[in-house]
Amino acid sequence: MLPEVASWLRRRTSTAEDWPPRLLLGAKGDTRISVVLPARDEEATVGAIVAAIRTELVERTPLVDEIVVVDSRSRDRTAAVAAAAGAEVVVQDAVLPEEGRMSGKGEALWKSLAATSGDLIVFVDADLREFTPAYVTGLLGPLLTDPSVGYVKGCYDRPFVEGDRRVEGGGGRVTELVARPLINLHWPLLAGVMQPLGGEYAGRRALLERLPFVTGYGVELGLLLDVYHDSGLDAIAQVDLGRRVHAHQSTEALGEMSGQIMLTAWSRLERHGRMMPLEAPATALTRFHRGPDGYEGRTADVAVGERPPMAEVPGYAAARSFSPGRG
Ligand SMILES: O=c1ccn([C@@H]2O[C@H](COP(=O)(O)OP(=O)(O)O[C@H]3O[C@H](CO)[C@@H](O)[C@H](O)[C@H]3O)[C@@H](O)[C@H]2O)c(=O)[nH]1
Ligand SMILES: O=C(O)[C@H](O)COP(=O)(O)O
Repeated sequence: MLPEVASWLRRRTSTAEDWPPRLLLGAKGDTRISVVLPARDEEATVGAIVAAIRTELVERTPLVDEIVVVDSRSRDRTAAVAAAAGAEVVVQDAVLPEEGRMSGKGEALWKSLAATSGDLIVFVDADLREFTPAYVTGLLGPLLTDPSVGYVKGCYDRPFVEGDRRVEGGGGRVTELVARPLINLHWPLLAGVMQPLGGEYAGRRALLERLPFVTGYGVELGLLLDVYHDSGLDAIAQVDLGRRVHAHQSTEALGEMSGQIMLTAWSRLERHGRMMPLEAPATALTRFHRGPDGYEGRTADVAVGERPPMAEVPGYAAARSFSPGRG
C-alpha cells in the first residue's frame, strides 16, 4: 500500500460508534441537515429506513432537519409508503422541470439538491435491509466536527444474500471487479476508499453544488473523482458503518452498471488531462444468451449523461425556496 494511502486511512477513517447522536447534537449548532433517499420501486424497504431515521434522529435526538425521498419514477407504492413513514416525498421529474428529464440514480441525486435545504446532505439508498440510524450519524460525524472534511463515504462488510443463502464478502461485485481495479490503476491515492460505489455518503452542499453529477450509476464514481480533483484527498473521510445488506441486481444488470462506471472513469481521465486524445469509447454493450436457434446478442446503451454543477442552474435558488416537486 502506498504510504500516502496508509497515512490517509489512519487520519481519515473512523467508525460509527465514534459519533453518538448526543455528541453530534452539540456540534450541530445551526447547521441544517438533510437526509435524501433516492428510490425507484423500493416499497418493501423505504418505510423502515425513513421510520428509523425519524424516530431516532428527528424525534429522540433532533439532529436531522428533513428526510426527503426522491421518487425516481417508481411504479409501486414507494411514494405512499415513504410519506406514511414520515418523509417528504419529492417527484424527481417535478423538480426543475425546465431542465428536462434525464434518468437514473444520478439524476435523482442531482435534483435532490434543488429540493432540500440542508447545509449537509446525507445520501442513503432506499433498498437497504438491516439499516440502522448509525449510518446517518456515522456519516455526519466528520463533517460536523472537522471543517476541513467536505465529503464522507461509508464503508462496510458486504455479504451476498439471496433467500437463505448468505456469502460473507460476496457482495459489491462491481466494486471489486471494476471500480477498485480502475481506481487503483488511475487514481492510486484513492485506493483506501473501501466502498467507492457505496450509496451511503454525505457532503457539504457548498461542495456538492459546484460539482457536475453523472446520471445513472456513474454518479458515485464521478463525485468521488471530482471531489478528489476539486478538494484533494484530505477533504475525504470514511466511516465504518459495519455491514450493508441490500437488494442485489442480476449479473446482466451489473454489466450495464459496469459500463457506466467505466465510461465515467474515462470521462474524468479525459477531462482532467490524464489521457492522450483518443476516439471516444463506444457505449453499446452486447451480451449473449442461448436461444432456441443458438446464441443471440442483445445490446444495451450504457452511455451516461451529465448534469452541470447545480450552482450554475438558473432555477436552483428559486426551486429551493418554492420546493416544486414536493408531494
Ligand atoms: O433510476 C434509478 C435507479 C436507482 N435508484 C435508487 O438508487 C438506489 C441504489 O440503486 P440500486 O439499483 O439498488 O443500486 P445497487 O445495485 O445497489 O448499486 C450500487 O452501486 C451503484 C453504482 O455506484 C450505486 O449507485 C448504488 O448506490 C450502490 O448501492 C436505490 O435506492 C434505488 O431505488 C433511483 O433512485 N433511480
Ligand atoms: O456496489 C456494487 O459493486 C454493486 O452494487 C453490486 O453489488 P452486489 O454484488 O452486492 O449486488
